[in-house]
Amino acid sequence: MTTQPEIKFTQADVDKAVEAARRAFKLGSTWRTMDASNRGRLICKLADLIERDAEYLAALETLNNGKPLAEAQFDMVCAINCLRYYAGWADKIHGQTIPADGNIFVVTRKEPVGVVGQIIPWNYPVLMCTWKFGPALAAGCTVVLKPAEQTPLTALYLAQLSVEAGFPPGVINVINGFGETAGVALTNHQNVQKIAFTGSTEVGKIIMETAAKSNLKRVSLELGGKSPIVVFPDVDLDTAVTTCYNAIFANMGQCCCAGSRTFVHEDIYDEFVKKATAMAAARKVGNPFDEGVEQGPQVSEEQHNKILELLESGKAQGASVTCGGKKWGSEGYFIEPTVFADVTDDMRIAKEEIFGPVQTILKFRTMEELIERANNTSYGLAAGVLTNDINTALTFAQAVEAGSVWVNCYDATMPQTPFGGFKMSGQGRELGEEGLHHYLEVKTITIAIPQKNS
Ligand SMILES: NC(=O)c1ccc[n+]([C@@H]2O[C@H](COP(=O)([O-])OP(=O)(O)OC[C@H]3O[C@@H](n4cnc5c(N)ncnc54)[C@H](O)[C@@H]3O)[C@@H](O)[C@H]2O)c1
Ligand SMILES: CC1=C(/C=C/C(C)=C/C=C\C(C)=C\C=O)C(C)(C)CCC1
Repeated sequence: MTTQPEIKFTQADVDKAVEAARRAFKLGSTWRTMDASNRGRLICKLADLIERDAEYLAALETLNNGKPLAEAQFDMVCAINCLRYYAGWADKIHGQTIPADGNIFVVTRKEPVGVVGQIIPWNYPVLMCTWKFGPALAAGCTVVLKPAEQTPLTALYLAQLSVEAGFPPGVINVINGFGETAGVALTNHQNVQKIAFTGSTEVGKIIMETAAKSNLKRVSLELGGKSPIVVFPDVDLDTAVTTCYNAIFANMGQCCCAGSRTFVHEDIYDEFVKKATAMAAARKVGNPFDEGVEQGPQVSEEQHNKILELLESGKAQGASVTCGGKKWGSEGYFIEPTVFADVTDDMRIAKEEIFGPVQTILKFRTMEELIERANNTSYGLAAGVLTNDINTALTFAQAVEAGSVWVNCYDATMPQTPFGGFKMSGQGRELGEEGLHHYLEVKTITIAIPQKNS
């Protein structure tokens, strides 16, 4: 029997990665003196290489995370699109000239914040790498990215592709490791100017605290959610059931913006539950590499056990299981696609992030009551509203406390549109032009001149 060497990530490993990123960011370095348009070309080249190896990378992602191959393939498309979008931004980031008072000439420059630490979760490893790399590199930062310990593979492959793309040494660094060691070392580091984090709200709080106590580094956070998706009685029921099903069951329910509280109007509640139950019951669970499989295993034993515990709490608190409700099969970390009806706001399954294939269906009567209940959570990441009435849609969209509101669709996340949370779902926005801001410092340069003219 061979014994695996115990790999411990030390402060020294993180120091090395940060030092490489710091050197690459030095004034006069290849990266700092490169034309912004060429930075964009490099980002584009990385996207091209991901596209070239997309089949391989998707398979590696399925191995990494357990998601069905078709979902991993779609993640690659989204990842490529994200990098191409930010490649286009590289030479379009600029400051202003400002007509300030006096004989002065004032310009602002947008400068990269410097070395950025990026800590990502296990649910969308490649996609999250590109959400982090794209804006940081377009802004001219250098990065040290730490993937989740559960999913170490694909980020390393991307690091290898970044070398092939021709990024100067030290611009992109990937360091695997655990949160408590590598993650903390990165967050605590004196030579890291910013941390971008995606993961649990619990760790998000620790990150803010550590960042503040070390060097007051900038922080952006993409955290958890308990997002409402709301169905009004004027919709086509089958379409609504499908939208709500995809909103919760995608990626085994392991998505921060999952539609994890399905609010259905009382007039259509029973019919909706019947159809939602049938749909979940037909979901094909199994080996994520097998054709037609829609649901693979949860990412880890820890997540699997947490979900099972929440399922039991739902039953004990009086929700009705209309489908599933327990472990699927005898091996691995599979959970039956589950539907709970008769869910009330006080139940744990209606309040806590389950991060599993568990649909909770709540009944509502009036808009006023709905808004109050939808907002009665410390989270505020996303929301969906399904209706054919524009007034209903806009009333809800304006009142709900969420960073993204999807009307007659869900999970419509594109590189061009900002994404992030209200309340304890995060700080700052990723994607879109907004996503660049937290990788940039604004410098005001004021020049005394003999005489200004309009
Ligand atoms: N918002 C999201 O995308 C997301 C992703 C994963 C998990 N979650 C939620 O979080 C729950 C727990 O999952 P988890 O424990 O894997 O998430 P987590 O927040 O612990 O892990 C996310 C990342 O943070 C790192 N990390 C952990 N502790 C750290 C620390 N002290 N300092 C710096 N980095 C640290 C991890 O190594 C990983 O890379 C899930 O059940 C789910 O509810 C949310
Ligand atoms: C849920 C689906 C998608 C969207 C995924 C998103 C918005 C992930 C965003 C980031 C993270 C980590 C969120 C938290 O977990 C796709 C990729 C658009 C595909 C359909 C399903």
